[in-house]
Amino acid sequence: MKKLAIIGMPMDLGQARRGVDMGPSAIRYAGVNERLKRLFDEVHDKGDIAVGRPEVEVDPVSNLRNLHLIAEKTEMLAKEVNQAIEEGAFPLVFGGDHSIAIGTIAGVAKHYENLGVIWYDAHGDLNTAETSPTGNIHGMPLAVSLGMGHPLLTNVGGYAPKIKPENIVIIGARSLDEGERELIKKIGIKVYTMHEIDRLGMTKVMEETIEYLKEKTDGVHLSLDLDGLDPHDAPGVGTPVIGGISYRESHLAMEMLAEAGLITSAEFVEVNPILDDKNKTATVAVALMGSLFGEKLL
Ligand SMILES: NC(=[NH2+])NCCC[C@H](N)C(=O)O
Ligand SMILES: [Mn+2]
Ligand SMILES: [Mn+2]
Repeated sequence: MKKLAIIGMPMDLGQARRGVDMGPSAIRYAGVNERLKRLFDEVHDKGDIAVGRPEVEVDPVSNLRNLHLIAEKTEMLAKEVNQAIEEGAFPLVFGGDHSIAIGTIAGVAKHYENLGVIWYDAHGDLNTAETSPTGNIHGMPLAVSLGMGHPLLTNVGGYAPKIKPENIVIIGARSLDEGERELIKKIGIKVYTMHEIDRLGMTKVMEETIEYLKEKTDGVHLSLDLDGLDPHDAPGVGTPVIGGISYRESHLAMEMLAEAGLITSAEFVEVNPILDDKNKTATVAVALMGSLFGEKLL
């Protein structure tokens, strides 16, 4: 019995460009339910977490934009994700900016001894208030999940840390801040930058990633930031970086993950329909979900 639970997280508080809260609507408009219904016995669309339209705040003390709101709303998401897993469903979350991963991972990680994470992204999202050039929490969720950052964020779900550095693979990196680079070296996170993707090809990158995670994890979460793709293929994102992963390479990556049967939860984030070109980015996201869940042409 293959069950899927879809959860929308319409939150744009992790950065300053409004509109990414409409990501879940854009992804549903692109036909995600119809498409995934063919690949599961049951699809439950649980609707959206009630984020509302809160007034944004910049905490003058902590250098963190919307700290309290994000802690509160990601806690709600964590509960919903946890419940989906308890019901025996695969949790699939639609963002929202990448700060939502704080909640998704909080809901997932307590079900695993060694949760693996594939962070498919142009960025490392490994900042803390001390290293962040922007104060935007969407640049911090991977650090937060490692137990680094403000306690209001690291303690979402009531425990920390959620994951270990050796169980993470970042794919598609091409924009890292100084503090992120230092942290990657210090704690030893495996990173495939665009250099390695160009040099080895996506096939080898995914073979190595799967081999690396298969050994030591008992579940793997895919956190896919649409800005991991090249802005030509995914223009509707708030922090685009040229020179990214292509649509084709991304399909291949998702197909190889489907074949490996490795992924146990997923989120697709940073789709901003306001910045998009006729819902192209949401449409790409849905196509990639098709491949991730085993869609084949023949
Ligand atoms: N999820 C993202 N799109 N993150 C972009 C982060 C950009 C930059 N590193 C920052 O900390 O602000
Ligand atoms: Mn990114
Ligand atoms: Mn990101």
